[in-house]
Order: sequence, then C-alpha cells, then structure tokens
Amino acid sequence: FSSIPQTQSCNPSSSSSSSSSSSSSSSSSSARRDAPLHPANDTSGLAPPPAETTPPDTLKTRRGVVPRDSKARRHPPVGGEAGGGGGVSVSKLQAFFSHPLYNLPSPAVPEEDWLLRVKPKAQPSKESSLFWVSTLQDGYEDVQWNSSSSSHPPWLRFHMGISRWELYPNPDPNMGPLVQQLATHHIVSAVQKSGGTQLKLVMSFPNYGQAIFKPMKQERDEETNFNLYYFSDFERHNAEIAAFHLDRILGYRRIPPVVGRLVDVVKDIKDVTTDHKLARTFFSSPVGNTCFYGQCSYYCSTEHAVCGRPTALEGSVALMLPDLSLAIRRTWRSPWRRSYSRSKLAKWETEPDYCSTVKKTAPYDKGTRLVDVVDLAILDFLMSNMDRHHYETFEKFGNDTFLLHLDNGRAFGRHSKDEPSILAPLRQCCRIRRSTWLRLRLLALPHFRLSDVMRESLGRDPLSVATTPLLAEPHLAALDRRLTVVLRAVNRCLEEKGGGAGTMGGARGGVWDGAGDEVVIYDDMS
Ligand SMILES: Nc1ncnc2c1ncn2[C@@H]1O[C@H](COP(=O)(O)OP(=O)(O)OP(=O)(O)O)[C@@H](O)[C@H]1O
Ligand SMILES: [Mn+2]
Repeated sequence: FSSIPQTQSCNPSSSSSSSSSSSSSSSSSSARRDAPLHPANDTSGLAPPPAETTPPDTLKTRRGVVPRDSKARRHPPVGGEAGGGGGVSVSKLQAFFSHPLYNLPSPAVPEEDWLLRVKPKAQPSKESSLFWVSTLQDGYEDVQWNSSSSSHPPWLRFHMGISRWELYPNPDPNMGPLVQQLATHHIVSAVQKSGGTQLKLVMSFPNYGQAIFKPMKQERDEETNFNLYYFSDFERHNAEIAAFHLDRILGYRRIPPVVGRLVDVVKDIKDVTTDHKLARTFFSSPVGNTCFYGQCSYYCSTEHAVCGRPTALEGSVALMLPDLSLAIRRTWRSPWRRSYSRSKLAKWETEPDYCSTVKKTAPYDKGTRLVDVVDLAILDFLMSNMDRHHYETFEKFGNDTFLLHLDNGRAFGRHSKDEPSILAPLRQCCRIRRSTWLRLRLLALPHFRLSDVMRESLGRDPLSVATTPLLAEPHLAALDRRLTVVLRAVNRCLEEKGGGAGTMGGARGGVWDGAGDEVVIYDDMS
C-alpha cells in the first residue's frame, strides 16, 4: 500500500523515467514537470502512523536537535566512515575531520529544510505502525519499515538525512554501513540508465536500495590523450570515486557516496537483467572475455564494449538520489559552460568583465549561488574536470540550497598539466566562502596536506583495499600543486581589491550593495 516499491522499482521503463535529461538548458525538463509535487505534498509511502503513536524519529536527531557540542560530533566513529578498515591511531584524515572547521556549529535544521519528511497519514489504518511492507519479490528482502529510522536500511537513512545545505552530515555514523552495502550487497537487478552519453547501469539491492554503476573504461595510470578535446574524453570510474572523497575532504558534502566494486559481468549483470536491449549486447571477445556495450547515443558499440576479465569488471557504484517522483531536481546551465565546439569560444573566455554581468543576474545576484559555483570551480580545478556544463539542485529548496556535484567521470584525466580556465569563476568574480578558504588553507599545511588526506581517504575504499590505489601518485601530487594555485588566486584577489580578509567584513546573508561588490571573502561563518 505504498509507493516506495514503485519509485524504487527496477524495471527498465521506470528507471529510465527516473533519469533526468541534462540537455535542457535552465529549467526542469518535462519529465520533471510531470512528476508529482514535492514530497511534502505527496501521498507516497513515506507517510508514518498518526503522530501520537509515532516514536521520536531518531534520524532527525542526527542533525539539529542534538546539542551541537555533543561529543559524538567531535569524534567520528571508530572504524573509518569511508568504509574499509582504516586505523584510528595516527590518522591525518581523522584529525582533519575532527578539526573545528569541519564541525562548525550550525543551528537546528528546521523541518522544511529536510528534503524528505515523514508525513502523518490522513487515514490511519489498522496496521498503522507499519508504513511499508514489501510483497516478496525474487531476490528482495522481506522488509518491514516503520517511521523509526532504526528500521530503515542505510540508503533510506541517507535519503532522509538530505537537507537544504548538504547531502549528509559530518560525522555521519550512517556512512560506514552505507558504503559497506554499496560495495558488497548482492545485486538483484541491473538495467541500463538512460540519459547522458555514456553507458551506465542502475543496480538494485535486496533492501530496495539502488545505485548507478559506471564501468572501468580506462586504466588508472593512463593519461588522457592530449589531442582529445574534453568533450571526447572517456569517463573514468575512479574519477567518480575520487571526486566523492575530494568533495568530502573539501567539506562540501555535495556528491552522493561512490565506492569502487568488482562485479561479475555474468552473475551480477547478464543473469539478473530484465533489460532486453542490454541483454542483447552481450558477447564473448576473441580471448574469451565476456563483454557488453548496451545502447546509448555515443559510445555504445562493439568498438566501445566493456569487457570482464574474463568476467570480473571494475566499476564505480554511486548511491542513487531519491527518485524524481519524491524529490524533483532542477538542472541549471553553468554560466562558465564551455562551448563544446572545437572552434568557438564561450562568452566568459573573451569578456574580461563577464562576472559583473553574472553577479547582476538571478540567481547569482543573491544568496550563496555565486560562491557555490566558485566552490564547484575549485573542486573541478583541483581534479581538472572541464566537463561541468550543468549542475543540479533540489527544486524544493528554491534558490537557497547547495549544488549537487554530479557526473565527475571526466575528472583526473591529466596530472602533468593544470587547466587554469577552470578557475575562471574564482578569478573573474574574486569571491570565495570564508569556510572554503580556511579549509583550503588547512589542507595546504604540511601537517595535513591534501594529497596525504586524499591518499588515506581513498585507501579506505573497498576497491583500493583489494587492488591498486585508486589514484596514481602523480594525480595526488597534482592536487597539492593545484591547491597552491587556488590559494594564490585568492591572494591576488585580496591584493587587487585591497585590504586583508579580516578587515573586510564580508558579505552577509547574500545581500551585497555597491561596497559589497568588492568583497572577496564571503562570510558564511558568523
Ligand atoms: N547518484 C545519482 N542519483 C540519481 N541520479 C543521478 C546520479 N548521478 C547522476 N544522476 C543523473 O543521471 C544523469 C546522467 O548521469 P551522468 O551525468 O553521470 O552520466 P553521463 O553519461 O556522464 O552524462 P553526460 O554524458 O551527459 O555527461 C545526470 O544528469 C543526473 O541527473
Ligand atoms: Mn558525463
């Protein structure tokens, strides 16, 4: 009697309807418009029993209600949140995440700032203490969830923990179990995910969790061919994984968890797929490996097949965000989008004063949107991702919300070269969040050092525990080099605009007047 099974369904048609087209320019696609209104109004299975019988929702105490100074916040749980083993003794990563800059006091999350919420049922029924019971399907668990988060699987806890400003908190006791399940849970179904240009699959787990699988297409130590344009570059599964770690280390928490995983092309995909179009593309290669190529607009042909060795295939597994029927997303064209042509330049590449126009244009004229784009540009510059044409937000939160940093497959292609143009938003606008700037400076200290923290974090990924490091050393070294470039760019802004950051006051609450236009450091901390 609920809709979770439908929205988490694994048949190909429903999966494709859950994909959002990224080709639309700056508004919701028609698919999104067709979707029911946002969850606060929906009649989905997230409805709990009547209020008086509802046990306190422990989930909502994860952020907000619990006193901010509680010990739990300062000391991440033992065992490594990023999964895998990970010692606790002299961990730079742990010291880093325990730093006050990662544990900034924040006010309680107001009810309307949760993406999803449990809505009391209008008509309480006899079985009102259970709001969802599965009808047993092949391979799926017989689950009984109620409104208490302790009955929820990690993927659902994650969804319920998404707020206006971040996907998950720090520390996040749910991250360890979630990562563990993504990496090991039995795959009951795999269908092709439509949308985008490259082959990817939606995988389903016995507890109705879902993830996006991107197969390995390029060896990890291979550098992208210098004659390839960014838009012809292959996507890299390890870039998706590394981007999740980097985003988290930067303190953003705007990328859904991604883990590495070795799957069996036959047992985990071919044997369990209900996607006939996908099933038809399996073949055996001349050396006896099992391969498939799927159906997509660009790279789905025998020449671009993905092959197991002989059936083992490495890939990235990213947790699926809540279905679009529960949480509509809006796609925005990046103001610093590249031209995606070999000969044309984009406006921002030729107009030196481009940012002053952007600053006057909604939604960049108010709130945090501009510094959010700068945050994203910094992430992209560090990992050398030139392929950030669009970004997404949750429609429910309007313009005052974080940006989802999805699709990072074209990052970490080159380590020997930096791409200064990716930093254009920072250089041209000369504005950065104070908290971001301070964390970047922390990561530049020899005591922490970005490359060290990244190496340790990636080392906890289940795949890197089992095989070779997810990022080759030259890529890690490039991170340190690029970090100094970012900090130098901020310093230049401070010099040009005059005055030190401390004395500038900063723009507050997103309203800046004439004087505010000169502000480099956007004060998000006071
Ligand atoms: N973790 C996720 N959960 C839900 N939806 C996602 C997730 N990651 C990506 N998507 C959606 O799927 C679409 C396609 O994914 P992605 O951009 O990673 O694939 P792609 O093949 O690289 O696309 P493109 O070729 O357009 O760059 C995205 O636009 C996004 O809306
Ligand atoms: Mn892509």
